[in-house]
Amino acid sequence: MSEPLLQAVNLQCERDDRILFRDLSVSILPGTLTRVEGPNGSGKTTLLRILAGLNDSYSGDMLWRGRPRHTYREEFLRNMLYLGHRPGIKPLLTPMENLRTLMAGRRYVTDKVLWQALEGTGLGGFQNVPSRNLSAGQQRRVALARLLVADEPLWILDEIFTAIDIHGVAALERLLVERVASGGAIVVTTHHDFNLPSMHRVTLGGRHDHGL
Ligand SMILES: Nc1ncnc2c1ncn2[C@@H]1O[C@H](COP(=O)(O)OP(=O)(O)OP(=O)(O)O)[C@@H](O)[C@H]1O
Repeated sequence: MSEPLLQAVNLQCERDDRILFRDLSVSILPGTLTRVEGPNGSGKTTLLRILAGLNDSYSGDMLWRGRPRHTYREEFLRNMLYLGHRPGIKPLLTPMENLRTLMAGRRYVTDKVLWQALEGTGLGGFQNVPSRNLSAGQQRRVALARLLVADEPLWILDEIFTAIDIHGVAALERLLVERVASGGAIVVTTHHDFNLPSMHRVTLGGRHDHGL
């Protein structure tokens, strides 16, 4: 069996005197998809940001390939792709310019490949339009185009299905399945009904006073 890429050991996180989670241990292995689930406010985004090294407000240990992550932080960051729940693109830049910026400091990818990635996310013909003129779903697709050119072994994806239409959701699910089948490790949160064979689940939050 392959070694875990990322391990969280006995994590605890408290926000505003409320414990979001405690004694939480998670192992992320190559070729697996882990879904973090729970009601609004249960700590899914917080946990993903901790896993991605973007939030230090926790106690517990984080290991990268079996070693303390903080001492291998650069290696970890080079091998991890994080997409947050906001698209994180710049409205004044075109999709091409945004994608180039998002790839900067990563592997070199030609403009032809980036152009094709945007076509592959349904943005053919919009590559050179200012992103502020795109719809919410199209802006999300600009960020998702990264997944078509990403080679990082670990993807951490927060609410990536938001604003995506049903055809886009189906294509995105296929992409995740293919990625896992080729050995990638994915951690995902989504409120969208998403169920893949052999999916691991991490469930947060015991309260279910849904309201509304
Ligand atoms: N920067 C912050 N400072 C203080 N509290 C925060 C901060 N960010 C989030 N929280 C609190 O932590 C809790 C968990 O928030 P989080 O965004 O992780 O939940 P979530 O499960 O992702 O929710 P949702 O399903 O609504 O996206 C919430 O009660 C929120 O108010």
